[in-house]
Amino acid sequence: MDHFDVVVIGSGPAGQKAAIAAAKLGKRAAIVERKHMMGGVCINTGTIPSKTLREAVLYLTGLNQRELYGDSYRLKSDITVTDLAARTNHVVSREIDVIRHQLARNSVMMFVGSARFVGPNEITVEDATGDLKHVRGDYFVVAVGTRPARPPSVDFDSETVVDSDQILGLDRVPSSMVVVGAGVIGIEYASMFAALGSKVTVIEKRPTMLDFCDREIVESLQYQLRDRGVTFRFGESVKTVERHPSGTLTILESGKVIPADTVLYSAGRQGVSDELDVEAAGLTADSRGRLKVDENYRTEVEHIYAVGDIIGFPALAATSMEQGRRATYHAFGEPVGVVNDDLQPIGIYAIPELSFVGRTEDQLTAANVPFEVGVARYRELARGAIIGDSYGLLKLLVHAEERTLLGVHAFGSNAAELVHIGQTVMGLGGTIDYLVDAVFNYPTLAEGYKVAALDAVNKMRAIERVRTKGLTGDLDAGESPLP
Ligand SMILES: NC(=O)c1ccc[n+]([C@@H]2O[C@H](COP(=O)([O-])OP(=O)(O)OC[C@H]3O[C@@H](n4cnc5c(N)ncnc54)[C@H](O)[C@@H]3O)[C@@H](O)[C@H]2O)c1
Repeated sequence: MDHFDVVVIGSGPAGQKAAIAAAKLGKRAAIVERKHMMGGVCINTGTIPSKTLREAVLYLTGLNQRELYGDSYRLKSDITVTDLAARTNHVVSREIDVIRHQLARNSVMMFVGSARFVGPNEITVEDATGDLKHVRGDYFVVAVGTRPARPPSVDFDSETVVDSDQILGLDRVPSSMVVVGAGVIGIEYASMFAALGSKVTVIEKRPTMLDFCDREIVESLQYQLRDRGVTFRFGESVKTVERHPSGTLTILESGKVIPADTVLYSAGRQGVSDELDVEAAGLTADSRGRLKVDENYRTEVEHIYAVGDIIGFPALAATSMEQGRRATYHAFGEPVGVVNDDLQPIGIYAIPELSFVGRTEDQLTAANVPFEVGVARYRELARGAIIGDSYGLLKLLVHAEERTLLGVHAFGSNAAELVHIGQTVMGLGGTIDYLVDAVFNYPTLAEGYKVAALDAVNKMRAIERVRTKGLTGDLDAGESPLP
């Protein structure tokens, strides 16, 4: 029987990094993955295809160029799924090759099949022919991820009523689409299909969406999506989804019925621990199939770690990769730095995209932290005018006394790249004064950092002036108390 220092189950971002980190530490590492799922959900049905699809949508529809060259600016007037799939498939297969090579180069042993625990130190791997291999390990890293939740009240058929795995297999651009759930997945696809011309209705049972993001930015996103014909129905819960020969009917708890060509059901995901027989290893999953871990990603069984979406929030590829590395380092006694949750960036690839790092205004207010807000609007930046992005913004939240950066919130072109400048300043404990004094390339969106920093500093200065001289007090000639 094969025996390894560490056996990693799942080859998504978390599993890959766990296995490669172990190999780099000179350990014998194995990774188990199902046939056709090398790279996990991220590469096959999640992040990579959906972000590639987004780029294809932006390019083929000419959406970003329409503001500059008029509405007729489209690469294709009739975009087909074949146009979109060609690019997506190319990128997915390239990324799978990259992972294969990385694992092979690092001598990580690859087992293809479905893993199941048969004891705390042993799994079986069943391949497509039903053949069983027994594999033992000193340590295990469970990185099996999640699958879309599929309630029995929803009549999935992979063609007209689909989940987020199946949506990439659609054979047409639907004329109308109901998106159930305004989570990250729902909003990303709602914005893509709206850009392609589908009439999209988003149904969300909560009164608002993306509650963990900046409120002003979420409102701007909703405004942009409404402008593209998206209808939002907040505070409405979906009861059932039915299929009919001419399309679908989404029936709400309120009794309302919404017809549409296609339904995307994206109302959460479920951990796939059930397929792994975790109980045989002494593990217990919660009602959503997730595993509980400590701060070192160790489960209740000392030599078994769990990383990635299977441990729940934030369920992001970027975080998962880091969790994988940390779990392995911990298992083999390698030192790792402290995780700073405040520096974890979030990127939501809606059209337009939004991204942030650090805390929101709501969180700072709730925690009684004194802060000031500095804003740069893309329309004030030369680069914003050049690229035709008039709605984007960069918002900095600054500690009103210590002048440190507490949060960076970006909306619009390149938002997900842009936040990393602020993330670095935050990570190094820099103050707003660094951004005021820094010189940025011109014309860039990065320059927004200086504009927003100056905005915050001017506001803080004005408050200080009012504090010392009063609103109508002894101001110098021509001096205004307000910025
Ligand atoms: N770019 C990214 O960062 C990215 C992209 C994709 C997915 N993800 C991650 O994947 C995970 C899953 O995302 P998701 O969007 O599927 O789930 P989610 O849990 O984030 O959102 C699901 C939404 O559906 C709503 N909902 C549930 N049942 C409903 C019903 N019956 N009727 C109406 N609304 C209902 C919920 O209130 C919730 O807002 C998340 O952790 C997310 O962060 C991240």
